[in-house]
Amino acid sequence: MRCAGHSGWVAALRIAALHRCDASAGYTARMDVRPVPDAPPPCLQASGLVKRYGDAVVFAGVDLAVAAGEFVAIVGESGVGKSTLLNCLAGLDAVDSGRVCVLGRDWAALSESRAAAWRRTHLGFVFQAFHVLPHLTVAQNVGLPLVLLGRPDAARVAALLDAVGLGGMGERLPQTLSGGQLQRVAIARALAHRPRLILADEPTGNLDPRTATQVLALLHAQTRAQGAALVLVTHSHAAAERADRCLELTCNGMRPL
Ligand SMILES: Nc1ncnc2c1ncn2[C@@H]1O[C@H](COP(=O)(O)OP(=O)(O)OP(=O)(O)O)[C@@H](O)[C@H]1O
Repeated sequence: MRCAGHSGWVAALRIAALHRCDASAGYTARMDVRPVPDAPPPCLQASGLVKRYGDAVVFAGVDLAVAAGEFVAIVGESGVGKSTLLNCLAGLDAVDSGRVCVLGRDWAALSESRAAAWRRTHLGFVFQAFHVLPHLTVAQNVGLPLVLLGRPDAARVAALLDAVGLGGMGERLPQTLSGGQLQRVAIARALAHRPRLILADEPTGNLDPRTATQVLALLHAQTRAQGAALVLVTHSHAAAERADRCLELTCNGMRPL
């Protein structure tokens, strides 16, 4: 072992202090001490999920981990529980067993108000039935997540409306829009606050093929750019093909396709 000398020992003690470790074991060993960065938690981690309605088991044995920047499509027969699963992943519906963590937080461990705050900040949800608020204008609907977070941003809203092909329609009320236009409002709203996890339930179901392709590309590009994870429930082969992974939900769990 080589001799460190006085100045070497001083440096070793400084490095040891920096990393809060014991310098007495020797200079050479201390130079190898590096902080080990903690791996960030996946955006979404679900394990052992079981959901029942009364005695009827909707799904069981569902495991799913989705990393930042990843796009996962979930397909499955009608009625198998895809929408129910998305609601459970969002903490909007409780599972009967298993755990769902978003950015390392377990929904079951959060109080109702903390869960709501976590959802508001980190989650974007595109509902199958849109849930666009009828008394707010299109721009107000899209900007709602930003207002709720105390950071309204008219420029962001205008950019998103342009991106989903609704530029110039911001002042209209939802009842004057078509089903496909309402769906695009719902998509723009889910992206507004740059959430880390986006859950989308049939987001292209009401769109013509060309608009569906554009909207899907936008959803995909925005989630990538934001380092967000995207979980999309779909019956569309075209939508599923764009995904990094495609999984099929069955009553026994999830299987890769
Ligand atoms: N609140 C509820 N109470 C009782 N049963 C329910 C409830 N919500 C959903 N279900 C049932 O749970 C099952 C799964 O419904 P879900 O809507 O999640 O299916 P899905 O796969 O999304 O269907 P689709 O592809 O047709 O939209 C269905 O059998 C449905 O009838």
